[in-house]
Amino acid sequence: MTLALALYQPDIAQNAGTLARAAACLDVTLHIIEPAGFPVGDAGFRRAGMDYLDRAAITRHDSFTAFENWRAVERRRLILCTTRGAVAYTAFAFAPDDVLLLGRESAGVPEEVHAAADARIAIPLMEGARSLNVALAGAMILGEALRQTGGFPPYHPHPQA
Ligand SMILES: C[S@@+](CC[C@H](N)C(=O)[O-])C[C@H]1O[C@@H](n2cnc3c(N)ncnc32)[C@H](O)[C@@H]1O
Repeated sequence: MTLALALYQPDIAQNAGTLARAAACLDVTLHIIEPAGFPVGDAGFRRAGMDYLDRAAITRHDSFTAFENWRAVERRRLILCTTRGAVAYTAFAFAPDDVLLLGRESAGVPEEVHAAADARIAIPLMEGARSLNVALAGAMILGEALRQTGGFPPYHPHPQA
């Protein structure tokens, strides 16, 4: 089982497509919690995800309840990435099967989702800065989680590098 990224009701197709591409490249699964602000097959999603979408393991959940039902069966921790996190992501000990949940671009996640999380982690920002782009935040936190858990794919140097 690998790490997973989950997007709570994403608003912007290009951000979700960017994260789908990262998921495919880094061998993690991607979970989209509906309703999303764009349809399945959105052109912006496909442009950002490119042909990597064909290799991405993407699951759409009809609702947060459906997502939580899936997670209960899988018995995996829910790690909420939020500007209101209680701990810096670099100080958090990730497990190899954690689910890293990212909030909506417009509104983060509601209180019930905060309450359901096993941990809430933040990327520390300068005072006065509100938040990072969701795809960038996801990339930073996923990178640290993969580093800690030894989850990066094996490195194959390019023959001409
Ligand atoms: C544009 S932000 C959402 C801003 C929203 N107004 C809020 O209050 O949460 C979209 C998502 O990116 C992630 N994110 C952005 N900056 C972050 C940070 N500094 N630490 C952790 N997650 C962050 C979170 O998952 C957040 O829900």
